[in-house]
Amino acid sequence: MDIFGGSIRFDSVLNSLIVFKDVGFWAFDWEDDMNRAPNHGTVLHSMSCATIQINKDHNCHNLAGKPIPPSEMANSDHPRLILHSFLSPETCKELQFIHKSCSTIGYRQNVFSTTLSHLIATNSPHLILPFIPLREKLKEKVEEYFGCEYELFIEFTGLISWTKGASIGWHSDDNRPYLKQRDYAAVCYLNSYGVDFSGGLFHFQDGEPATFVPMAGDALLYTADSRNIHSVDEITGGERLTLTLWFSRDKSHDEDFKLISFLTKIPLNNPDTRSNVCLPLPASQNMYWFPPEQSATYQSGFDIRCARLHVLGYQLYSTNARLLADEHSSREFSDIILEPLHVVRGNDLFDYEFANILHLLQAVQFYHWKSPELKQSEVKMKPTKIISVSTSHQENIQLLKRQLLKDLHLAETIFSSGNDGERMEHDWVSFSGTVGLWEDYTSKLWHNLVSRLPNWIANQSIFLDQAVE
Ligand SMILES: O=C(O)CCC(=O)C(=O)O
Ligand SMILES: [Fe+2]
Repeated sequence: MDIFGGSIRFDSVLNSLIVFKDVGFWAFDWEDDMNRAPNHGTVLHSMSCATIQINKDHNCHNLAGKPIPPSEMANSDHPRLILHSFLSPETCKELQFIHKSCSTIGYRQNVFSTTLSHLIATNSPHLILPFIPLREKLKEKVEEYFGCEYELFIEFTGLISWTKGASIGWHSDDNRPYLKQRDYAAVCYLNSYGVDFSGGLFHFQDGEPATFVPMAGDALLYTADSRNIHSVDEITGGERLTLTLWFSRDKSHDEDFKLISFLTKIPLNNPDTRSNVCLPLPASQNMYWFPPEQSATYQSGFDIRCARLHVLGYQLYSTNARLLADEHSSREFSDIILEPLHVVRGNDLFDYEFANILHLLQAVQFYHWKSPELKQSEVKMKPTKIISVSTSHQENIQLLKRQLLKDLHLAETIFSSGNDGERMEHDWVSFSGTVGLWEDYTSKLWHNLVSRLPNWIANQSIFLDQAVE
């Protein structure tokens, strides 16, 4: 059936009417329509506020193609907006790489987070760069849609992941005295329901859509007040990852101000002399020990960095581990991983010394990100030596594993993906080349940061300046 020059079909699975058009998707007032058509890119959904069309440029228009006056949006009972495919698949993967190599224990049980201040504090300030254009674009969208141009400050930017058992009941995002400054929320989904995790559906208590199904690239914008009471179902498997921002009208809650003050403290001649790149420095051990309430003893639970390596099929080898006897506490083992380490897979020990656990984890996660599309011609060859794991190596590897993954089953439950592809294909030649590509990626971002920083400091604001490259 043809409508407005597009085609229309009723999707019984999604229980929604979908109109396919080249330019984007039409939206109508329609009952019960949490819906999507990820393969078509054109989805119909209803907004309680108005009948609108959202073009691929994500601007809001009515059916006559005229922009919708912001006042109309602001007057809705439940002001909210869904932007499908707001982030590209590549951006989702890059943010996933950052989170899986830098995250710490989060603010609630079974939740992990990567904040921009944490990236700066762990000697990875260059990793805030991929966030900058996204923060700008999201702030623009929120201001445009809710009609508050030039009024907002970004209060918080972070990557947040939820794993098995995590959930949140009905709430508004400003529902605590210390959260009253929050005016708007933007949640961008970096992976997909039914593919990367199960459970974790988002619900609004009132208005449409009643349920939102997280899909990689989609963004959900809503007011942080009681007009948008929402909840998230318990995650039943996998890791659900979002880029979450809150916006405030209150300048005293401007995140940029705090971040710039941290950034001014980092030495700009930073790159490590050995590899000539900025190497990450781990924060304190309790930020990486799961579950958090037992962090004082380290007698149960696991180190989240080692767990992330384990689920991808990697182990650690330390030349220092053999100095410690079995009965020593894991606390000392957590010190060992701040020192040089080797990566092991199966019976192969890769003869390259990583500076510490975060350096090693970043290299592995970078390989995980890049290897599917890696062309041999892009790989910068480094001499690779693989050592066959001996019995004494094996004791060393098992000792570290026992001490840092006390509860191996729990570690696997928390980090094993719903997606079986997690245990990826591996070859050492590509891996070795990717270590070189990781260095290139890191130093490019680092130089980019160094060239932008003076402008940020002068303006007390973090922004993209086209003139600086
Ligand atoms: O991740 C989501 O979909 C929303 C999470 C949420 O409601 C919150 O963090 O306040
Ligand atoms: Fe929320």
